[in-house]
Amino acid sequence: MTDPLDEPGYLTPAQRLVVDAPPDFLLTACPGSGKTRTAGARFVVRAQAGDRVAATSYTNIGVDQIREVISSELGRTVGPESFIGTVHKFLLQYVFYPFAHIVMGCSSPHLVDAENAGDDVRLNGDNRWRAPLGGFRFRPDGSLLYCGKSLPGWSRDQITAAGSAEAAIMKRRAAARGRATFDDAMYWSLRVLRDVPGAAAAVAGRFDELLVDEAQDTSELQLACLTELSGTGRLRSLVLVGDVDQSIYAFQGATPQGVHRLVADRGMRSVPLVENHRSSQLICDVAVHFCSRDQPDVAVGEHADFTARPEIVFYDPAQPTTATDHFLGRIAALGIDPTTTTVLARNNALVTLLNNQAERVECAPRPKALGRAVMALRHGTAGRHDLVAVDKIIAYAAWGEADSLDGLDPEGRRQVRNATIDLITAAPALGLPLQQWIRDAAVVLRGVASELVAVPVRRSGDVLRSAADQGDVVAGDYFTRPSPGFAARSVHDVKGATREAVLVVARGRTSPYRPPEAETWTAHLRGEQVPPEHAEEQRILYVALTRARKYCAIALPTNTSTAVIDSLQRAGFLRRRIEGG
Ligand SMILES: Nc1ncnc2c1ncn2[C@@H]1O[C@H](COP(=O)(O)OP(=O)(O)OP(=O)(O)O)[C@@H](O)[C@H]1O
Repeated sequence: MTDPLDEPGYLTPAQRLVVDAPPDFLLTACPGSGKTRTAGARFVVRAQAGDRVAATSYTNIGVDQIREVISSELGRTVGPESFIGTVHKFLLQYVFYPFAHIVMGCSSPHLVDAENAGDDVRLNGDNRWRAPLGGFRFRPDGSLLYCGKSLPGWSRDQITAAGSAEAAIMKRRAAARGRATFDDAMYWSLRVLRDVPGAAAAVAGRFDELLVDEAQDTSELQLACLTELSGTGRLRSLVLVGDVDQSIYAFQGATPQGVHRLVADRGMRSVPLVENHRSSQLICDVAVHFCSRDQPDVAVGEHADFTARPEIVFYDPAQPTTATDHFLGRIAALGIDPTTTTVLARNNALVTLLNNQAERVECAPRPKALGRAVMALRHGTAGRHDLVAVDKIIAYAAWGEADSLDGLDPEGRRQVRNATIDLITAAPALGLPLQQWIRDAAVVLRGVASELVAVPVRRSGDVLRSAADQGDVVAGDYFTRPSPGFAARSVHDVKGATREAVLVVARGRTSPYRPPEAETWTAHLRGEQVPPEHAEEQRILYVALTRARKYCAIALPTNTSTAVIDSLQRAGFLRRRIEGG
């Protein structure tokens, strides 16, 4: 069988140049430019040349995609001298677990959920006002910033000022007992790299190349860690891959400027990829109005000449699901299979409404993942993703972290997978009320986790947590997946993904203080100043539109202002008149 890397069509000349480029560069890549394919190919070529390569990405989805290129497209395995995983996992594995005890002052560090970080923090020492400890995040200089859920009458800056001193004491106490949240672990890793002699050089020298995909999303603390590794002079090659226009994680401390600083400090070259293999030219032509580039990307893929114009459709704000109905009609007319499309919304409340789940109760992610896997198995539709989700629940229960799976040998993994099958097959009947189902499932979980380890680290009731208001809902009804084509999702969920068609549903006005989403998205088109927090909203729209190969549309509430509609039309969207719209 020929190696895909030798086939002329697999990589374009521009992509091949990136694969073979000398060390140390920033790859700036437009949406659909094949940066994941290029990164995967570079990994393979460097590894084949004998280099030890660490390929990281900000999200698990990003990591899965690089793995997919390496193993499915290029048919390679990843040897133990190399690494593929999130930046977070990289820092945990090579910095936090081996060294953090030194800076935390504990015997062995472990991770805790942000919700279980510790007691609430009193604001200004006043017992009546409390903020969750997990909501305070370390900055690289050791100060704290409140990023948690809002409190009535308090801005986040006020909570930071009123709670940071006490939160700092509590976090240091927790550290002395070995406890750190996911986010704190990045701070303690940074402290290791800065303060533990030789640690940064040892980690930097462990690999010949460190490749960071989705670099624009790397958090402030992670970027500071990369800067420390770079500063040792032992990191032979750093390759940052990203697109600042797709930076949508500012709320987790990501700063596109931070990437540019690192690039400048290290004197890295910038290499661009500007051909879009995903979308039609018509989609590229509208998308350019929502990014910082002034020229549209050049569509070169299979659907470059697809003739469906991006459109505006309208929906009744009292019934957002009408947006989905219009979309269904359009894609049927275009001959697009609905299961290859997606409906996106910025806001989770709107996602819920679009999925017709408004009346439904809340359910924590782990019991939901288990329930869906049980449901899928009973319908014969369970996929790898369902089983992996349950593997992670079991690993979390047994060893305290879902990530422990990665440290297991093949036999250990086989045992976990057997436990997964046991848990799914022995799960309670789906006709039970949801709350009862979760409680009974927790009992089964305790049994299977104790088969793996004598004393599971987590209480099964904490792993699978039920809630008081779940009693009225039948578990089976709750876990039924909405039909795959029309499960609305948040834009963050589909980052890096490709769909045949995309509908982005804009939320109308929900408060006197917050403009309707479409107004924010189009402010710059109407010549208005865009504050930084709104710039991120525009990037979110940009990410959403650029997921589409053939057709994209924006659904606006019928009461959207003419100025907004006109600005979208000027950007190239076709206004579609629909019955009743
Ligand atoms: N040289 C190529 N020839 C044909 N198809 C390609 C080529 N490179 C990439 N593609 C295809 O284009 C699509 C987008 O590629 P990929 O997911 O790697 O892009 P990306 O740059 O990571 O996108 P984004 O930044 O928008 O997430 C994929 O379907 C991929 O298989």
